[in-house]
Amino acid sequence: MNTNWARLFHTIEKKERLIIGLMSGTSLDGLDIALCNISGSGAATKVKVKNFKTVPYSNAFKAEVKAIFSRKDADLQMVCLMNEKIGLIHAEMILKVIESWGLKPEDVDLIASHGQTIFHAPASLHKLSDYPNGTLQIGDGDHIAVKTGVVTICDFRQKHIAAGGEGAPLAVYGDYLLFSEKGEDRVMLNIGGIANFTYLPGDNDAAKVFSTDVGPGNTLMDQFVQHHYEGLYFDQNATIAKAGVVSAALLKELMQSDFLTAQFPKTTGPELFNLKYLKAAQERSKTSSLNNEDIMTTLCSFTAQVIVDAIEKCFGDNQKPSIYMSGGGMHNPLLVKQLKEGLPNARFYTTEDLQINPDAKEAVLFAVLANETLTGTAINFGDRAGVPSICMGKICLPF
Ligand SMILES: Nc1ncnc2c1ncn2[C@@H]1O[C@H](COP(=O)(O)OP(=O)(O)OP(=O)(O)O)[C@@H](O)[C@H]1O
Ligand SMILES: CC(=O)N[C@H]1[C@@H]2OC[C@@H](O2)[C@@H](O)[C@@H]1O[C@H](C)C(=O)O
Repeated sequence: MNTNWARLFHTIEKKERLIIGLMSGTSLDGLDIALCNISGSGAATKVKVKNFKTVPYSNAFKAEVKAIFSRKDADLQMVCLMNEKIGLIHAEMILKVIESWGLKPEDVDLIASHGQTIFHAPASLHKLSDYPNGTLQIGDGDHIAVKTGVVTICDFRQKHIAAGGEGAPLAVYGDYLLFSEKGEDRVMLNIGGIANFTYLPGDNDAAKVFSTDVGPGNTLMDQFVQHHYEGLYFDQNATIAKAGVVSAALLKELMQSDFLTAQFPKTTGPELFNLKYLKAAQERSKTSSLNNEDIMTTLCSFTAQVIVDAIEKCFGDNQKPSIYMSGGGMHNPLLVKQLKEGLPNARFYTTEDLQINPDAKEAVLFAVLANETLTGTAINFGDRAGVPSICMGKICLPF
């Protein structure tokens, strides 16, 4: 037998697997690396996060990724080369981090790599009638497997599209397994570049759960700061946004998007929510001369309003959902204040309250998905296009 397979069978039979989950999201801030001990599969999955680190991208590397990120005019040669380069750089980051944790690559059973999304094009966004939903994550898994010597599972999103989904959000596949709780209506709210949530009703009915993007998380605020404040990457602790006032006229126009009124589940990205989107809303609302602080305050309110509206759609007036936050946006005090004011019936927590570091949550998700690739059977979510019942991921072997 090919020794790769012998190793894989051994991994499958182990009681506990040491899996590295990787996520590098739309904020392009760095690579999240979560070292997870995972036992069981399906509803019996148990995860312990043993270690976590975000390895920041250098400014030069950020610029290289940005040059091909969510741009229709990206240079095809650079897309090709960055596919290899991102794989190699991620592998180097993993090797350094596991060494700093006192581990050798052979101690690790699997790497689960999300890759870098460089374009997300659900049909609702590209509107080309002869084309399916599309999404592209690069940072080739074979490069990671060969350089680290660890079996790598990658490219999770294509199966989702092949089976009728939009390729995102995949959070439901991990959230349902790890966080469903009978008797508690839960919302797992991740505020990354794009905000999304998983709805986990207290009756634990798999046929009702879903996850959906809701609109911008930090992406519009981040893009605005990066464009207008040299040297700043984001509005730390909302210092800029706290100094302004909301423009009701701009906020009203920002809320005018077909995406925001479309049914759940749905997905989006910076391909829609970008500075062009803001400029168009400013032109329509005649607020083009607004100062930067007021724009940032308004963008923060827009982000909060979109999340509040989406969560309200899932619950009646008498329900008191528990919202478990994760992602960088939960560190933005103004955004969180506005969410709490907008959803007075809800109880707010973070995934820390469920023993998962909120900054690590998405990387952990991919470790769980890789565990399912090897040991799971597809969860039955019923016959729903947006939540296909599948296991995902492609297996890359080190030799
Ligand atoms: N202290 C803070 N104050 C304000 N905003 C913060 C703070 N810390 C993090 N953020 C926001 O969180 C962002 C990073 O979020 P995160 O790492 O969850 O994004 P991501 O994983 O790239 O996103 P996605 O989930 O869309 O893939 C930063 O760019 C910033 O906007
Ligand atoms: C195409 C893509 O990379 N989408 C990401 C992005 O970041 C947040 C949101 O947009 C979500 O849809 C998704 O990631 C998470 C991990 C998901 O699939 O659940």
